[in-house]
Amino acid sequence: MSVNAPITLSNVTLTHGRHPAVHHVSGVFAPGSLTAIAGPNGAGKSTLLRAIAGLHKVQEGCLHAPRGAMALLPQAAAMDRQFPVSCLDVVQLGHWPRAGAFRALRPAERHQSEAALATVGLDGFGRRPVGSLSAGQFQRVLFARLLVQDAPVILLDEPFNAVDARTATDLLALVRRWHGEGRTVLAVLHDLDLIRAEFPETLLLAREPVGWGPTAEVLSAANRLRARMMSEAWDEAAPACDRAA
Ligand SMILES: Nc1ncnc2c1ncn2[C@@H]1O[C@H](COP(=O)(O)OP(=O)(O)OP(=O)(O)O)[C@@H](O)[C@H]1O
Repeated sequence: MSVNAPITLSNVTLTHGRHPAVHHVSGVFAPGSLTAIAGPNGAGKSTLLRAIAGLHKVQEGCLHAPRGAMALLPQAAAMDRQFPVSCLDVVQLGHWPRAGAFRALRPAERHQSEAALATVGLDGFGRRPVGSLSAGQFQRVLFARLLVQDAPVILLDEPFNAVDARTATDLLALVRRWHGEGRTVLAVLHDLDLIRAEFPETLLLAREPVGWGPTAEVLSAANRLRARMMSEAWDEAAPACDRAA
């Protein structure tokens, strides 16, 4: 599949063990689109993002995504920083899809990593252990890694959580830049004002799609209420699918 191919979902169902997380998701993320994935806690947003990244098995339906062309920013809470690596080490990991696990990195690649750290406002932080960084600084390091990955599809799971307003503004500028470069960007977000201001498309999820399309239409009061009610009514112990596709 070409790297600028769309991400297409056809009646996708995702489960955790025998428990359903998301079902009946059908639609397309167009190449170059900038989409927010919104919805209540537990709506299945992270599970869907991980499935798109190829990290979660699709139980039913079809999901076509340009494999190998994606960069994923996981939720900060899912990351352990208590290991002895430097900021530069973390950023350098962004090279491995192209460099492979065994080739030594070239000077140009190291230079690129240092430049990425400077771009996110962390010039000179290369040798700092990641365990010594604030939450916002660590998020900047992860954005530097995304810069180095240089992927045509970028998946962000709650990228602005636990960061201050200035950091969020700086990181949002990178999201705008990626969109301007024609990359496909999907971001799981809770801040509806931010979504309305910055994201032209939204997928509103409550285990299944409540709306998917232009943000102003999708985030209507009626849809938000429906998402909340669907989420509250969800039975965690229900079978993976209780209705036909
Ligand atoms: N590793 C797991 N094992 C079992 N169930 C899980 C696992 N991860 C998520 N779930 C369940 O799957 C459902 C969807 O979770 P998911 O994290 O995808 O939702 P979310 O919309 O991203 O939530 P939040 O906004 O709180 O981050 C929830 O009921 C959750 O408890």
